[in-house]
Amino acid sequence: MKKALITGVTGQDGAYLSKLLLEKGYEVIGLTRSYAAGNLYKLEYLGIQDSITILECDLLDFSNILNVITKNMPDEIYNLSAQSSVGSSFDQPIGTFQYNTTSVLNILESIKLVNKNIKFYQASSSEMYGKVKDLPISEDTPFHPLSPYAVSKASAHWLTINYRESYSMFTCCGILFNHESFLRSKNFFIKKIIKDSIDIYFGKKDILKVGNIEIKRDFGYSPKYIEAMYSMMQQETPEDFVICSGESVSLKEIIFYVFDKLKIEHEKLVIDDNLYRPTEIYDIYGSNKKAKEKLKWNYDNSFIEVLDMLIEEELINYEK
Ligand SMILES: C[C@H]1O[C@H](OP(=O)(O)OP(=O)(O)OC[C@H]2O[C@@H](n3cnc4c(=O)[nH]c(N)nc43)[C@H](O)[C@@H]2O)[C@@H](O)[C@@H](O)C1=O
Repeated sequence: MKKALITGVTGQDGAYLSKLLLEKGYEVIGLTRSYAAGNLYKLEYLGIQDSITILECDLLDFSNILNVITKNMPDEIYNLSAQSSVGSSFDQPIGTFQYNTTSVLNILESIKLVNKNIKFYQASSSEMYGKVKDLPISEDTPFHPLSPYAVSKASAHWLTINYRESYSMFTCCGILFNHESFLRSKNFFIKKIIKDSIDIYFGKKDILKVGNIEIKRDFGYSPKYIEAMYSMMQQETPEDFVICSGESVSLKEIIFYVFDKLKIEHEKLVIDDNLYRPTEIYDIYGSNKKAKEKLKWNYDNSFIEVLDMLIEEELINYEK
């Protein structure tokens, strides 16, 4: 039985990846910074909280992660833990940078010391590309990060590659574009607009307040993106892959699509300058050609189809 260790197991991707690996017959060990009640609701939602072992681990504490790896000796480590909010990173640049880089270095260094055969997956981000000149983005596009979050992810990305090149370790980076699901936290755009719109629909809220929506993004569906993470770790040789839908959709159009579906007047949308970020990526989309060819990864969902699914799941689970 293969053993996988997943950091950030209580997040959206951690929960879906745990489910996928359990279905593939893995023993799954999930790491969380704090084993507080309420933290596990995403795993509970998928009905897998009792099928995985959850351990507390502070990834900033080298001795902590070194011990966890030594004791559990996993075959694969998926590093999904991060301060993942781009918006918050402008208010917490130091904490974001320290966490998102030191945690990765601590895991890589532990693998190097304990057992170099342990495979490592790093959750890289399309945010690393930032101010792009040419679209679509591919694995060869240069980085120009536009937020402390993006800079931290670019550093972690290069650390991961450096351990591969310096020590012949199996390390790979999945460069994921925005990916959504019912389990996305409410501080992210898609979950927020669906949840708030349904609140408006049921008379619990009056308006939807958002920041800059003169923006286009390449959005996809998290449970499908997770499959690509797994496939990357099963390759003969480790490589990095862009995972995306291949097209960008306007944020404004997404909001009005949700509003129209729920019969909400467009006047209920309010733009709040306080929610603007100091810098923005105005349009970004990638090419998933390499992932489709080498990983045999299939992704053909339009984001409107994904939105329909998410609205339905939110309505089914809505507590009135
Ligand atoms: C790939 C990348 O994907 C995610 O980062 P993100 O793109 O920042 O995600 P988001 O859902 O917060 O923003 C999407 C867009 O929507 C704009 N926007 C407008 N108005 C609001 C608003 O009211 N709230 C939010 N959250 N965003 C808003 C916002 O300015 C941005 O342009 C993370 O998973 C990250 O970890 C990651 O790696």
